[in-house]
Amino acid sequence: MVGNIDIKKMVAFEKIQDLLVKNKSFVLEAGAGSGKTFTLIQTIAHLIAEKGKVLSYNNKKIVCITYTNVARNEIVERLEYNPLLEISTIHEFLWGTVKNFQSQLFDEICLLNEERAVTKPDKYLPDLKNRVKFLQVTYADIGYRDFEKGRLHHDDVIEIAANLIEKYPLLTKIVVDKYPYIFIDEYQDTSPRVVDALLNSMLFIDNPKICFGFFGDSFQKIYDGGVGTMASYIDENKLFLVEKSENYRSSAAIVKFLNKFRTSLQQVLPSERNRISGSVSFINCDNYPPIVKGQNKTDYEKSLQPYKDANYDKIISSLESQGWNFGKNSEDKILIIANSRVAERSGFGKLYKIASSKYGEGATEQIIKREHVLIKFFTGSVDRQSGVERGDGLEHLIEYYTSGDYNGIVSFLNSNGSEIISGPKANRYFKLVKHEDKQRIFDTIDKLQSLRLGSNIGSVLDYLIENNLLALAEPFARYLEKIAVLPADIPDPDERIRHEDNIKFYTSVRELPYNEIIELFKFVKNETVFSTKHGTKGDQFRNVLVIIDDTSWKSMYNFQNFIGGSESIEERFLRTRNLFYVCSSRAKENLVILSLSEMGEHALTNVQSWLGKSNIFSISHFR
Ligand SMILES: Nc1ncnc2c1ncn2[C@@H]1O[C@H](COP(=O)(O)OP(=O)(O)OP(=O)(O)O)[C@@H](O)[C@H]1O
Repeated sequence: MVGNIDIKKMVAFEKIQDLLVKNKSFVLEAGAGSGKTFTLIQTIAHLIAEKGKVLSYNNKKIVCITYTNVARNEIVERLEYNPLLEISTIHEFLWGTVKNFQSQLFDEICLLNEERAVTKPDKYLPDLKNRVKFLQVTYADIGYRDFEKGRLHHDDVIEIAANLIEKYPLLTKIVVDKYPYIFIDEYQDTSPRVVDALLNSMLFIDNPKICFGFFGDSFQKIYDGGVGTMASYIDENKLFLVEKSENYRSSAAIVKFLNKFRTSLQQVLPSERNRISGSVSFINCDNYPPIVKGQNKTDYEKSLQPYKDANYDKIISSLESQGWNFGKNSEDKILIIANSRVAERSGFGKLYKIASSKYGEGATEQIIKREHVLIKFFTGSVDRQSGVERGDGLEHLIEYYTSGDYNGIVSFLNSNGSEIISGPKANRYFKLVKHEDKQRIFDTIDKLQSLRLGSNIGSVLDYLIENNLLALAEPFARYLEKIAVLPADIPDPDERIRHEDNIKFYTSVRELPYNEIIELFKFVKNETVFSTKHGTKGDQFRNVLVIIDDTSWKSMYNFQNFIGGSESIEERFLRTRNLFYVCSSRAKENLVILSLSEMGEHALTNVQSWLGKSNIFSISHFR
């Protein structure tokens, strides 16, 4: 009960309206396909209608924190660019609130430096406070960390802003005074450190008072850095729980399936909609030869690869014969945990293989998540915590160029062009006015185009450096400097071996056809028939084939344990469950789950209880 109203009887939006009147903070917990963004927009629109005049008169704003550009654009457009609303990422918002508190920022950077000088003495020099008198503390979205110059990295902004919010009530009061309403989209991916600071410090400022609205889904937390669930804050009565149970996306069969393993939030089909029944089936690959006596497990698993490929091909042709369409930009999709098979099938298998031999399972981070500086340079980087694309790679420039997006080229070069192209960083805002400048840049990109299509990665890189088209981000410039050092000049033998290994990686990547980068870029942009978990949230497709395989990423995921209810490692359980939920809930009509690793009896019994016997197939059923 809130006041004398039983909020359980109201629909989600009515509950939110009621809580807003009472200035109570809340969490909208809503499953897949429930239209969370729509409810967020509805909430803000309602607030503007009810309180807009008062807010505007008192010079106050509503903040909406969102991670994806798609959501951001949708919100801005639907709310007609209302000036009462500020939309930002969590980093922009936090930095905006603390950046003027320079002396406190200086104290914090010094404290952080001392902590890290103990744990990472090779990267941080102690005693920053006594060595420098005062530093202007700065942060730029694509910048790198250098405490000696007062530069913060993305992750430091989170930590330092959270510390300041907790330590300085005056700062917190200023924020609350300016922003009486803060709404956070996809709350599950917000850092727990930030949520803690907001809810333990800001929420308790009494006059003025703040109201938070967290919108999201605990089952869709797929980035490791996120808070995941708000249950503890709900238990402590800091937040009121509002649940939304409609699923506007999926067919009856899929909603029924999702409800089987998400018993805490039972979804319903909106009554006014005439829904197709759809289907869900599970295929178990139980046709593998047994392990040979004395054979080690890794060799055995490797030896199964050709059988797995054949099983995979069999299912693809069977689905195609039933009318599924796996062409480019098709309405049907294969969702799969990123691994070498996806890389091979997507056309960047050689690149992935080189990375695997150096980084093992970490190849996913380096290549698919584009954390390696060399890869980032070509394909652009992505915010590790939120998955937001930064659009700062060579391939982004090429996209603007091939689509004739002149403004895109200019704004890309403004942020990422070299100083020769775009002028010194300090007064960057250039326009391509002179015809000869335009011609020079377009000629350079033209030549680049032909190199991209016919040469190797090294040639493209050398050409870019020679022609000084793009600025080399400082971490990349340092990487290239380090690679250029001769191994013979490194005295420490262990370090020399590591260095040789890095050179080997670099030279092998350089020798690959540039096409591998092009294909990787298509893959991360979700333009292929495959999708990895990081491209799937918010997406929806007509039919979805989800492929699971417990022989990949064993420490991260285990589907047999999850389905069988026998997982003992909580983190792995949550990661697997959430990935399975996100992937399965993308389908609008039909869902097929193909288990390339054989499921044991216990897991199969559970799947049967979820889906019924008639929807479970052995691979031998397919010819
Ligand atoms: N009130 C509504 N009436 C009809 N259709 C709706 C409504 N709300 C959302 N939809 C439609 O349902 C589908 C799913 O909505 P949306 O993607 O916004 O959900 P979501 O909660 O963000 O899902 P997810 O978290 O799974 O990405 C979309 O096609 C959307 O247009």
